[in-house]
Amino acid sequence: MSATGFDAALATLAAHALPLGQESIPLSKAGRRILAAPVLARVDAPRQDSAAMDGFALRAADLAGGCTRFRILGESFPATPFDGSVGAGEAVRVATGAPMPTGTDYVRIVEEAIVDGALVSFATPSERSAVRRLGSDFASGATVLEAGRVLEPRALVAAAAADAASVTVWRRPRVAVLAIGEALVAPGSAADSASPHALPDSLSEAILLLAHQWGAKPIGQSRVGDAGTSIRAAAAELLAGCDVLVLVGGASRGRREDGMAALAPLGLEMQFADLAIKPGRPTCYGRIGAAHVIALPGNPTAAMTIARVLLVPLLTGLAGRGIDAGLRWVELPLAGGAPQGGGRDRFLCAESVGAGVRILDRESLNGQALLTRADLLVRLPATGPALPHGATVPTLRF
Ligand SMILES: Nc1nc2c(c(=O)[nH]1)N[C@H]1C(S)=C(S)[C@@H](COP(=O)(O)OP(=O)(O)OC[C@H]3O[C@@H](n4cnc5c(N)ncnc54)[C@H](O)[C@@H]3O)O[C@H]1N2
Ligand code: MOO
Repeated sequence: MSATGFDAALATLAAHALPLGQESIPLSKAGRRILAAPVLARVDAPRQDSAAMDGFALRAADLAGGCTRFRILGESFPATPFDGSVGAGEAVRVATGAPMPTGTDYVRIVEEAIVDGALVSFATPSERSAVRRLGSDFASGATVLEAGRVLEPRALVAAAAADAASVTVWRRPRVAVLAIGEALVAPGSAADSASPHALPDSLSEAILLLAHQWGAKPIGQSRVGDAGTSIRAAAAELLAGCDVLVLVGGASRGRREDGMAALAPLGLEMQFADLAIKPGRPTCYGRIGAAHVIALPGNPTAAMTIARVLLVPLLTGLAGRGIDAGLRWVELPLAGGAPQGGGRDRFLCAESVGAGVRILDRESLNGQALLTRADLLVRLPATGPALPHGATVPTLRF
């Protein structure tokens, strides 16, 4: 295969990253999920003409006719409305949200009322009526949320108000990570290891968290050495329960075993490899049956960068939001400059400074401390001159 540029790799992902399927789940479990079908209102809101303020419900025609004192017949509350009807010169005390008593069409707020026993009068001329009309928020049957919407807190208000017991959402991609490398050990066990070469696996948890942040369901992780048989066995076990298997490390050239090559006997169909991007040349992507397998480079900064620009769009596509939802580029002015093109699409760690962006150390692909400062990635073109201070560049929240 000849080297593939970033946009071509993304186009390949887009063709494969189709929504996984729909499921109906209770509203109580639906937070952050993606709607696969619109939410339709099962009730009107409000369900009847209602008081918008605490006050007195009466007939507008009486006020227009010059009536200034009204006889108070009773009270109306949201769950216990006044059950009589109101005639000329009569009023009912209403609480906010209470149904308008039969015959009334107007609410004067309590602050404007002068109550004298069973009579109420109003000192000031009539103000705007405080009534919420039936269905004025939304009508029964109306679409309150469109398909594709993320069920964040504000959206949950609308879904609950629509009286939805359950919602139809896209299934979340189940993600597993397989970290490859003889030296890797669980974080927390390197310092005390018998081997002075033990290296904390700094990527597995981070990649699962990134995936979770973008709508996936982390289901597991394993660490294996470089032997093809171990890689294959561990991959087969994880593949039994996941939609996306992320390999980390074991992808570079010149190794005794290559992570993806070890998966060939499992039926791997490679879709791209050898990318013309920096970092991430060793990134590959393929399918094993319905599952997606993406191999990230082992250098931690490179791994996280490629996870952000290729794994995240794969996940948003599978989660029903389309791959673009994972790549919202924002043009920002450069503080300092940017290097000239080196023949490959480049993604550089950067940090926000005021309203702009500053590129961090360009060479440190293995830097893990650097990542703690990098809240943005900058995309630079494969070719072109160095960019001056103030030039705008596409950036991505990292
Ligand atoms: N002859 C060549 N050598 C290398 C090439 C190349 O094209 N030709 N590419 C370089 C690039 S670029 C990268 S990136 C790395 C990719 O290597 P691998 O994906 O095979 O990863 P490893 O060799 O297993 O690891 C590289 C390095 O990264 C660290 N690492 C790996 N996994 C983890 C982890 N889970 N947690 C923490 N750190 C990890 C580790 O320090 C490894 O030494 O290859 C270059 N070489
Ligand atoms: O491609 Mo490596 O992924 O440059 O660090």
